[in-house]
Amino acid sequence: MAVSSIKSKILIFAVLATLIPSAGLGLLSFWQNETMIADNVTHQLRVLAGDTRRELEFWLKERVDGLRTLSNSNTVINGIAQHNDTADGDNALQMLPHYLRLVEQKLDALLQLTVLDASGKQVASSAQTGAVVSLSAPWPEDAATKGVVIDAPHWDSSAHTATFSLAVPVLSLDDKIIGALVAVVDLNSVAPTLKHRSDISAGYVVLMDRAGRPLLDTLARSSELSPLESRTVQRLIQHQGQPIVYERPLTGEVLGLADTAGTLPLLVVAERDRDEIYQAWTAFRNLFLSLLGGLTLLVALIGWGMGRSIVTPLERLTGAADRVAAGDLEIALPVTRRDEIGRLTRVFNQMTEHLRHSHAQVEAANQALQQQNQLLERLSITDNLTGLYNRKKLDDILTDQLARYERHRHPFAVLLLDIDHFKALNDSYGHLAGDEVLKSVAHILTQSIRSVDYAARYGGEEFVIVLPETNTATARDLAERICGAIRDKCCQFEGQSLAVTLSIGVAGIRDSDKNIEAIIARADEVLYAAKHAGRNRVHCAL
Ligand SMILES: Nc1nc2c(ncn2[C@@H]2O[C@H](COP(=O)(O)OP(=O)(O)OP(=O)(O)O)[C@@H](O)[C@H]2O)c(=O)[nH]1
Repeated sequence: MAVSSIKSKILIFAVLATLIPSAGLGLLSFWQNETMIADNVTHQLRVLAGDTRRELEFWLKERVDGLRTLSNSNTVINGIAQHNDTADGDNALQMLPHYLRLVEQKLDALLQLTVLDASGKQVASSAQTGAVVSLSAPWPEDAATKGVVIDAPHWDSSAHTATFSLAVPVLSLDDKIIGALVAVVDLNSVAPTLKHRSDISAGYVVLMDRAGRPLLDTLARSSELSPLESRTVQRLIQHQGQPIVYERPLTGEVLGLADTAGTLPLLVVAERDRDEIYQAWTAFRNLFLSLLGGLTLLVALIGWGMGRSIVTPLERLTGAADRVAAGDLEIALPVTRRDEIGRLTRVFNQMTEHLRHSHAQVEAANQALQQQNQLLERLSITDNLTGLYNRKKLDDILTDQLARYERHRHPFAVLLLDIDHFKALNDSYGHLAGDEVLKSVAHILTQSIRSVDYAARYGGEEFVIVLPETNTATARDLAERICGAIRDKCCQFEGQSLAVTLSIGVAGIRDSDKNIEAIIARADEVLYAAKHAGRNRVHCAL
């Protein structure tokens, strides 16, 4: 189907008229929806990250408060004092490990409790294995200014969880730092709280160290999650509070937003799976695209049908017009529609009918003219009285025969016939009788010759017969037969038999005959001789 055809144009218009507004509005709407979804998700992730930070702060504060309370216990203070030899008896020091184990079991989230003296040397620990806990060098200053020293959480592969150290100073009764109480805290113990927070929000939280290593994840995948690429961690830190899209190993594409964890040197990342965020949007988009495709197909079909309903009758009209142009006027198209095309078909039929009518009139006029022409032509070459060829036509016939003879040596012969004593006949019976005799002679001449021969009235009571392809002897035989037939059959007038005879001069063509007058002259010569010899006879030029 050519693009320039009406059918294609209607089809293209219908498809574009459907696609452009639908797709335009659809895209605008999807773009708005996508923006709204992105805004909503950003807001939710910010809320989730903020809630997580607050929960962590609260959870940490509880742990610190518990540790502080413990650091004020007499057992701990006395234990350190005995360790420093500033108190009597060694009962408190001996009881301290046992006391720490008891407390560790009672306090949630503690993996180990250790008491250090002011120089950082271990006094006692709840650990059975004698694991050593140390604090960073400026801890007494930190403890004095902040009241607590917190190490960066890290993944403890032996404990299969993320842990961090929490240290509070142990003060003597006169408020001097005599040591520190250090707890190894299981970060995973905050997971239920964070999970609850995640569950009521649409998303999940991953706590990561600054290197991007996941330490806790509310979907409980921490041990499975691989660290994020450092580039991604940098982006998260740089665009803190802003959502970014990145690939999380084993999980796929996620939308994540980073926040600080407050006191804990951690990165809180609130995440949602990108597929899940746009699941409904994608499903709706696919439904829209399917509907749009279906609608476009339907419109294309309707457009094609409409184009066909216009073009098919137009093609029929064009075909009919072609036939009319070729001269076929016997066409009448069926008018089945009431629209413009139906009207056009009706007008076409009327036009064809009109043409047919005019054509018939022209045909009739032509025929009449042709008949007139034929009549005129016949009249111009025939003699009125006898119906034989006239003198003018005779000249043409003889000229033609002479040319054929000169070109192809086709012989021909000429008979010059003259009614005997015709004047006397006219005088005796009247001019009308003479006319009847002329007609009777002409009739007998016509009957006597072949269809290829010519009989003409030469003038008055003289006739000429031209015999193509005939030699002089054959011509003479015919002349004799004609002579006899005239003598025997001619002629009746008003009940009387008129005695009519002919004298005939016969001449065959010769090379010396350079014109038609020459052969006529020779025939006339022998005719004259026949007359003088007594008439009613044939003389032949030798
Ligand atoms: N009825 C009638 N007579 C005609 C016609 N044309 C010529 N004639 C007459 O034919 C006659 C010819 O006469 P002539 O030439 O003397 O010849 P003829 O009387 O036949 O004598 P020969 O030829 O010598 O036998 C004349 O009287 C003409 O008037 C015609 O159309 N009708």
